[in-house]
Parts: sequence; C-alpha cells; structure tokens
Amino acid sequence: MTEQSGQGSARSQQDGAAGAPRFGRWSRRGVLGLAGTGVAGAAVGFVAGHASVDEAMPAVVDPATVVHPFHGEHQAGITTPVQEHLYFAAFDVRDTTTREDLVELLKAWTEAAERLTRGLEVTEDGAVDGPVLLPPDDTGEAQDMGAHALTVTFGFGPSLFTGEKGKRLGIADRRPAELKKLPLFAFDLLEDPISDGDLCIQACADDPQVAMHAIRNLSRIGFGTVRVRWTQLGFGKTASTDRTTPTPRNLFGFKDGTANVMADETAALEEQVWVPDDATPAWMAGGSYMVTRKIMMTIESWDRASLAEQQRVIGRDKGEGAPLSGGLEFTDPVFAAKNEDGSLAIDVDSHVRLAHPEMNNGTRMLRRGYNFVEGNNALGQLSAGLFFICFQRDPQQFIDIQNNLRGDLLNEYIRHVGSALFAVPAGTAEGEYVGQRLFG
Ligand SMILES: C=CC1=C(C)c2cc3[nH]c(cc4nc(cc5[nH]c(cc1n2)c(C)c5CCC(=O)O)C(CCC(=O)O)=C4C)c(C)c3C=C
Ligand SMILES: [Fe+2]
Repeated sequence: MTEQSGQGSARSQQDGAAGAPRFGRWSRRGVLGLAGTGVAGAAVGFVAGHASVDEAMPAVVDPATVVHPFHGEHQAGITTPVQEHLYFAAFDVRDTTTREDLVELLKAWTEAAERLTRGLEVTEDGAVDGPVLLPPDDTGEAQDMGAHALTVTFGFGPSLFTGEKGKRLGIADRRPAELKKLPLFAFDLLEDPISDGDLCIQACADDPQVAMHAIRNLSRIGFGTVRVRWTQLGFGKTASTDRTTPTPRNLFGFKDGTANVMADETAALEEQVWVPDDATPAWMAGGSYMVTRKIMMTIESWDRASLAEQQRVIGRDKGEGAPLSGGLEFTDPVFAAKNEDGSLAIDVDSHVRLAHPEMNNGTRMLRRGYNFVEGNNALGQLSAGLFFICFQRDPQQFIDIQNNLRGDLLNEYIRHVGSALFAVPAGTAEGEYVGQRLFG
C-alpha cells in the first residue's frame, strides 16, 4: 500500500477519520502476529515510506481509520488494495424519472459517498443530530465505526442509454459503442433478475457493516428515482492488487489473484485497464469497463476430486500456488514444460493456460472478485461461488478471454448465473459529481 498505488496512500491512512482512536507503536512481534490482517496491511505502507531500519518499525494504524480518498483521477475501488468485504448493488431507473431527477441523484450520491468514505454519516445531521420529529438522514448502524477503507465505485449500464429510457434521459447518443449487453457464452445459465442494470454501486470495505451501511443509505437516497434490481454480498476477496498482502484464496482453496494486474503496474494499467484520453465518447476517458459475473461453484463435486485432479484443472499447485511447470507462486508458467513421462506439466485445457495472456494475444484484466455463500440449496448442497469482477479498458478483453475458456476444465465445476457490464467513468475532482462529464 504505497503512495504509488494512488487511492491507498500511507498518508491518507495517517490522516484517517477525525477523532477515531489510533493505536501507538507496537512491537515487531506484535505486528508480525497480525500478518494477513488489515492491520498488518496498513502497516506496510508505513514501512515503504520510511528509510532507516529503526524508523521502519511500523506505527500500526487502527483499521477503522484507513481512508481512501473519494476524489481522484480514477474512481477508488479499482486499483485500491482489495478490501475484505463487498456489498454490490445494481439499480434500474424508474419509468417516471427525468434527466433532472437523475442528475440530482448523482449529485446527492457523490456528496454522500464522499462523506461515507471519510467515515462520516451521509449528512451532518446524520442519525441523531436532526429534528426529532423527522426520520434521521442516516440509518445509524455505522456511527463511530470509522471508514474501514471504504470505497464506493459507480457505473452506468448499457440499458441506461437505450430505448425510451435513453431518449427520456437525453443520453441516447452518448453510449460508448463498447457498452452493450454481454453476449451469451457457452455454458451460461443466466438469470435475468440477477443480471444487468442501469446503474451500479460497488462498496468495498474491511468491515461488512460499513459496506452494508453505504449501500443501504445510498439506496435510500435513491428511493423514488431508482429501484434496486439485484445485490450481491461478498465476504472474502479473491484477488489482490498489491504485492504487500498475501494472495487470498477462493472457495476451491486455491490462491487467486497471483497473476493479476497490480496497482503498481503503471504501463499495464494504461494498456489494459484505463480508457485512453482520446476515447470516444470523451466522457469515458480515464474510466474503465467493469464486468460482473455471478459464478456458482459446485463445491461438493470439487471436494470429491483428487488433489491431482484439482491441480490439473487449475494448472497450479494448491499449497504454494506455483505453476505446475515448477518454481514458486510468482514464477511464470512454462506451457511447453513436460513431466518425466513426457506429458505436458500444465494441461492444455487448464484454467490458467486458457486464461493466460500468451493464449489471448497479450490480453489481461484487473480482477477484483469476492467469495460468497448463500446457505444451502434444496439438496443440502452449499449455495456458494465467486462473484467475479474485472476491470478492463474494453469489454472485448473479457469477451475474448471468456470465449477462450470454452474448453476450460474448470467448467465442470462452475456455472455462470449472473452477468453485467458497466461503464465506470473516471474519478471526480472536488466539486464535481459522478457522471458530470456524461450529463454536463
Ligand atoms: C473470463 C475471465 C475469468 C473468469 C470468469 C474466471 C473464473 C474463475 N477463476 C478461478 C480461479 C483462478 N483463476 C486464476 C487465474 C486467472 N483467471 C483469469 C480469468 C478468469 N477467471 C485470469 C485472466 C487469470 C490469470 C491467468 C494468468 O495470467 O496466469 C487462478 C490462478 C491464480 C491467479 O493468477 O489468479 C485461479 C486459482 C475460479 C475458481 C473461477 C470461477 C469460479
Ligand atoms: Fe480465473
């Protein structure tokens, strides 16, 4: 978590939410004992910013005080170090909503989101300082909790621009050509009520209640203008965007995010993630396209597969996360490498081979997905999976890789049930509202 990573600087953590408690310096042993927690992650930023060994002893920050600035060149929640919890919501604009109504909502959402990411309530009156005879402005469940690294990221779906709605909102001619419903892929079993949407908000935080509070209150502000179409909770990240935190694991038990585009890969971000400055339409310059896929994982079948089979399917080993061609987690896979018996070390249909840039004309994406568990189904099986989120400068990158995964061995154990694409505009400057370059 360095200054380089943009949204998540050590300084912003130090500045923290005003008045929130802060721990003093801890012993090295105490700090190392927290490895893998948000506390240790926050501490790394301090190490990076200091020169001498003595000073390198990290002053550990209360995770509640970690603040990622809302305003910036790009929206927070893309390259920001991936937080532990997700609450995602897709909305549809109501049939009665006018362009003016929507602009008012985007202004209100911007103001509220900016406050929330500082660990504040949606307005100054908040939950308890307003008139007692009126419902409070803020629902109150995150009072005194702090920011917990909350980021709030907004996106616009293709359906906002098309048909009668696009005309009514006056943006029918402002839809980027790339922003269209994703095609149906082999094996897709998509359910309409948990797919697509006119607008989306991705809230990520290191505390689940903080993420939930953000979506609850932003939805409440939208009442009468938009309605919630679908939501998704995620409890464990399945990707990282920084090299300082250990790679997390998905529900199949494998490290996920090893070969992700990292926040410090400036050239790769320009080439693969950010929409270029000369984009058409211009309002998308500096933005990105977000794909979400709700992927069910048949956990019980996977758990009955042998370790060798599980590793063959992924193409990496389950413990270290190293490619089956050898080395350690971050060693590049060698797809021509052979076992002693002459067979290929990495199966031609393994997930990592088919998803690798070498098999996709150099195409990459920034992944930011989360695990989810929604109880058990009628057969008593875990209703669980991976809410896959990825960012790219052009949705075609996702489409090409997903098409290349047609023969993926993993397909036997997963099922895509939800799908959406959103245009995520660039970040806002202070005083600007999200979508101003689209509606302004
Ligand atoms: C279309 C894009 C992708 C989907 C959908 C997808 C689903 C999915 N992936 C895993 C588990 C792993 N994926 C890994 C790597 C990996 N996956 C994709 C893309 C999609 N995955 C890419 C681009 C990559 C990187 C490939 C590379 O450059 O080497 C890995 C290995 C570790 C890592 O690099 O992250 C695992 C494990 C699951 C379980 C899943 C659906 C449920
Ligand atoms: Fe993958």
